[in-house]
Amino acid sequence: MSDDSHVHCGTQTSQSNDLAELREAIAQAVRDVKAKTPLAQSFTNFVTINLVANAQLAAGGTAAMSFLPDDVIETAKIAGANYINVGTLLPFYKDALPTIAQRLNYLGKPWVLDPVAAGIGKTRTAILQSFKAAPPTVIRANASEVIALANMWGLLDADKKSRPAGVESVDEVDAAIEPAKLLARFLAQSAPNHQAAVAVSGKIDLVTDGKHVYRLPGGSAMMAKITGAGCSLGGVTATYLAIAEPLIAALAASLLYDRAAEVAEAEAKGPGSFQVAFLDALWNVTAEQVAGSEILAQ
Ligand SMILES: Nc1ncnc2c1ncn2[C@@H]1O[C@H](COP(=O)(O)OP(=O)(O)O)[C@@H](O)[C@H]1O
Ligand SMILES: Cc1ncsc1CCOP(=O)(O)O
Ligand SMILES: [Mg+2]
Repeated sequence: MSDDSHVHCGTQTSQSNDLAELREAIAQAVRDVKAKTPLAQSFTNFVTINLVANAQLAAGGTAAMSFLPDDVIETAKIAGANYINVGTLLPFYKDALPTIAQRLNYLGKPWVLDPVAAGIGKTRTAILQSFKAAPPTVIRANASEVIALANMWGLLDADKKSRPAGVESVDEVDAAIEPAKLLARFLAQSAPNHQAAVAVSGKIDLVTDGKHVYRLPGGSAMMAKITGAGCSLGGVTATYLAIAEPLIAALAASLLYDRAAEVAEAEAKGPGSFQVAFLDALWNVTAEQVAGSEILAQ
């Protein structure tokens, strides 16, 4: 397990105890997914849908992709958690997605949102705005998307300027700390047990439940050279959300991704072999490796 000496404020001992408990819960989540093979359902974009399902399977879960409201709602009744990703849009999504979000919340079903390309287009904006009234349990996004969503939901004092740049981030993860905390607190107001989390991905990932902020260094820059690294991280977060509370699910998925990306980078010759090696590493990285990762608490 890594050294927690970077935790250096007045309550060092209690923070170390908290981190030890966090690590145990993360390890348990990784083991539980492998033992229980939970189903997480996805309504996701058609660019990366196959990687999302394969990553969920490699992490130890099972996958089901659905798009029609009746299909999604019936599947949600047997799934442990759900995932909505707005990367590619079709005309019927504008009515279908608000309905699905409302029904998931009415049924008390936890779900993860990836607000891909937040800020681009009237249809995507209308869909993402509708989720303010029926919020997810976890948001998983890059920094630009987190800032755009917090702006869209009116959570920031002044309009924080972020230029939408398609599906890639143009902002550093640290620029999204406050928006991420505000979003997490907003989600917690209506979440089961008032527990929610926001995971911001990038060179250093950041996870918050609105109170605590955890920075997760490591991973590989090669992740930006395959499409669907972020989308599939959202899917795997839903896999963990099926068996763990939101903060633990977000941490476990982000840490598993960082460790698996490092293994894949060491083996790959380029993006093609990297994706294959990454799926193998999702399968092979152990609960102890995930839970023993460097976690910078603040
Ligand atoms: N420069 C980088 N160094 C290390 N890991 C990275 C880097 N860029 C992205 N990642 C990783 O790639 C995954 C997807 O993150 P990101 O590229 O930010 O999402 P998105 O594809 O939604 O923009 C995360 O696991 C993140 O840690
Ligand atoms: C390229 C692209 N276009 C619409 S959705 C999508 C996939 C984005 O995947 P990720 O955000 O995981 O890189
Ligand atoms: Mg993305």
